[in-house]
This record gives sequence, structure tokens and C-alpha cells, in this order.
Amino acid sequence: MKLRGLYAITDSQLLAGRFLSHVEAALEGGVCLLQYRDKSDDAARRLREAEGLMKLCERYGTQLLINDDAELAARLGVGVHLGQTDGPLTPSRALLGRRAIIGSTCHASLELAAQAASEGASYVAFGRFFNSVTKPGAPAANVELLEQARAQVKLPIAVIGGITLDNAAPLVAHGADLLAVIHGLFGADSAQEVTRRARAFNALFAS
Ligand SMILES: Cc1ncc(COP(=O)(O)OP(=O)(O)O)c(N)n1
Ligand SMILES: Cc1ncsc1CCOP(=O)(O)O
Ligand SMILES: [Mg+2]
Repeated sequence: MKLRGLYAITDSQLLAGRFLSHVEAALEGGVCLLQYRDKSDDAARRLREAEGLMKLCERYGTQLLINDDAELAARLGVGVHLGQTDGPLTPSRALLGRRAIIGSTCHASLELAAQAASEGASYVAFGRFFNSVTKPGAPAANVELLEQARAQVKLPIAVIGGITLDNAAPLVAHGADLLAVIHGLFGADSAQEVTRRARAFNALFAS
């Protein structure tokens, strides 16, 4: 499966009261990957919400990943995104199997990307590229790093952090395969606007 296009990531606060409707609106517009990102420790709610997303993703033919939690991903038979403090990649690959999509946060480090590749990551993620309301303190990356990564890294490259329709095009032009977006997608007031934004993000990959 080709990893290229919009990578939508949920946010429990931002989507409160409109969780499934906004996610479905995004899937309607086209989503390559969907990540369930919930930083709470409410295991029952996390399982319930992730199962809800799984059903939606099956309907739309979208791949689901769970942020941080390889055990939950294994329980559902989906992928996982792991940051540098979320546990080592190799055991997660063994747990989830060779076909699972496993992503790795590499901040702005080509060394971390090389390590992730050697440990069996499916894609590497760099960022944040812009100011992020969701994660303001995330380490900064820039397009020079992205260009270097494109030349050196054989895996699909995800970019993240403050990405909107106004600033995403240069990232695609410099080699990004996946635009990972929370606020710039789900910050929309209406479901129709979420769908419009999803289509517009994907259109950046058309040429
Ligand atoms: C696609 C993608 N890239 C980076 C991250 C950030 O992961 P991490 O550094 O573990 O931070 P949290 O998201 O867990 O707060 C991501 N989730 N997805
Ligand atoms: C999880 C994460 N990691 C680096 S920036 C970020 C937040 C992305 O959210 P937004 O698209 O709202 O800036
Ligand atoms: Mg994490």
C-alpha cells in the first residue's frame, strides 16, 4: 500500500462532542492514514473510541494506527505510531507482525531516522515544522532537514506540526509523503469544511 497523502490525527479535546462525525467527514474527503491519539489513561474509553474508528476505517478502506500504545494496536490488529519515549520499535514489530504499519517520531534527526529504518519502521516522521497549538514544545524541524531526509531515507516521510492548507505545499515539494495534521484539519467548524480541507490536502499530491 502506498503511503502518500493526508495523515489525519485525532485529538480528544478538539473533537469533543463531534468525534465520529468529524472523523467520518475527513475520511469522506480522503485519508491515507488515520491515527487515534488520546493522551489520557482512560483505557475503557480509549478501547471504545479506537473500536469506533476501526469500524469507520473499514468502511472507507483507511488504515488505522494507534498513538503510543502497541498493546492496544495488537488487540485491534492495526498499526502503531511510536515516539522516542514510547518504547522500542523492534518488540512492537514482533508483536504486530511484518505487515503492520509502524511509524517512528524522528524529530529533526537523520540519525534517529536511520535507526528507525534499521529497526523495521514503515515510515519516519519529522517535525514540528510550524508553530503547533496541539504540541507547542515539540522540537523544531525545517525544509533543509526534509530535503536531506528525502535524499537519505528510503522510507515514506511524514511531516507534522502546525500544518495547514496555507503552509503545506512547500513540504510536499521538498519530499514529504504524508501530511500529518490535527488542528489544520479538525479545527474546522463544520463537517463539510473538514471534508473540503481533506480533499484540498490530498490535491497537493496530485501533480
Ligand atoms: C505522524 C506522527 N508524527 C509524530 C508524532 C509525535 O509522536 P510523539 O513524539 O510520541 O508525541 P505524542 O504524539 O505521543 O505526543 C505523532 N504522534 N504522529
Ligand atoms: C503530535 C505532534 N508532534 C509534533 S507536533 C505535534 C502536534 C501536531 O498537531 P497540529 O497539526 O495541531 O500542530
Ligand atoms: Mg508518543
